[in-house]
Amino acid sequence: MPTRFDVITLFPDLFRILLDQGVTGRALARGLAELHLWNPRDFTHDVHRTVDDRPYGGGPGMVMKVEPLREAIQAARAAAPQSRVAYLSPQGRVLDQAAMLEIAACPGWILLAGRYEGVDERLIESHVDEEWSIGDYVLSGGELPAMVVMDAVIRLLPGALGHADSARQDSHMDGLLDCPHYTRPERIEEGSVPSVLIGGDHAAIKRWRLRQALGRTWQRRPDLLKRRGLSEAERTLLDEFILAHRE
Ligand SMILES: CN1CCN(C(=O)c2nonc2N)CC1
Repeated sequence: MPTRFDVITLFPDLFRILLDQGVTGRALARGLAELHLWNPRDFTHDVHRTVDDRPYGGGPGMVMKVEPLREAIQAARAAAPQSRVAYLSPQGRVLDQAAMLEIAACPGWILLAGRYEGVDERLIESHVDEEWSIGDYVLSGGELPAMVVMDAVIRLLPGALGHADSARQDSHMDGLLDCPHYTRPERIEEGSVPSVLIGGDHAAIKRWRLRQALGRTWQRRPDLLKRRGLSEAERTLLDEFILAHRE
């Protein structure tokens, strides 16, 4: 059963980037996921196809009107009755990898990509199930956040990646940052590849990669390590990393 994404957006052409290439392009072409686009302007009934208006109470910018969004959401819900509605905004739950796993477990999502100053609060209160943020900064619209969510989720779908292990070894999988990566040539002016990776001892390589992941997480994101906790074996590997990197 493909994971279905219905995106409500004034700029559907922006989503070509997901369709044309890469992991998302292949997954969509193979039917692992589906993407349907709904433009609120197609749900207007006035000659100017009005989707926004001035904010009550004054202030800068424009606010997206309820009616076109309501009708677009209703059309998407009719086409995707199992999907929940999520609005991308800085006021939402900040998403991490664990959240992406939760999102990937659902059959489908109707993603509302807002523009301008945002959408009329009555639309959110009446028609939106969840509100998500991709981080504490302000963007020009919800399209890039919607694409970020779709990219992160699609690569988690079974069969989406060339090598099933890739997803599990991605950064932030298993709650750790990724280990360093190297490729040919072995020796260049910038340095040489760590010898353990050349040796072919797969158990040693696995230990080295986990030790590096633990050490880099300890160095760069101690908050992640605190949240995750460590097994006895992982504690030993981290101690080895700290000993080898002490000043
Ligand atoms: C109305 N529009 C304002 C800008 N915006 C965001 O900054 C955003 N969305 O999701 N995470 C974010 N950060 C999307 C919605």
